[in-house]
Amino acid sequence: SVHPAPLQADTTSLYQALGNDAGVSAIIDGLLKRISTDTRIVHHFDATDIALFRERLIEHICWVADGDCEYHGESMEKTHQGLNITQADFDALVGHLIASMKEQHIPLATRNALLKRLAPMYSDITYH
Ligand code: HEM
Repeated sequence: SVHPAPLQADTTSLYQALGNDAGVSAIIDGLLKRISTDTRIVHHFDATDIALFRERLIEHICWVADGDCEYHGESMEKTHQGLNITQADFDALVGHLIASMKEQHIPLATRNALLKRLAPMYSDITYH
């Protein structure tokens, strides 16, 4: 029989469920590794300082997941403005994020909790 894994206990933040600093850093490293070999989207990052981008992404996910950190970057709207990011680009990146979370053994409920918080950023990130 199927016993669904319990959802997070109320006392556990999403950030903790993602594995805190070490877990989130590993997820972002897996994401960056996948972006770097994806010819559909890697050109968007030609002019990007990847080390700084990595730090900002880690801070941003920490902040989004109620971790105890400050995000020092720009808004999603401002930072992606003029980059001509399409819906397909967005879906490709999110696919890599999911794959990276799976590689880190993040359970489905936790993966979906993070995706649910990122999904509303879609309209600020893509161009229309
Ligand atoms: C859920 C989706 C996404 C999130 C949460 C996200 C988050 C971020 C963050 C936090 C930064 C750093 C901002 C700063 O340094 O001030 C950033 C920068 C950037 N993002 Fe995204 N992003 C997303 C989707 C995408 C997609 C789909 C692309 C293109 C395929 C993209 C391309 C970029 C680029 C090129 C930069 C760096 C701009 C620069 O060089 O300064 N992002 N993003």
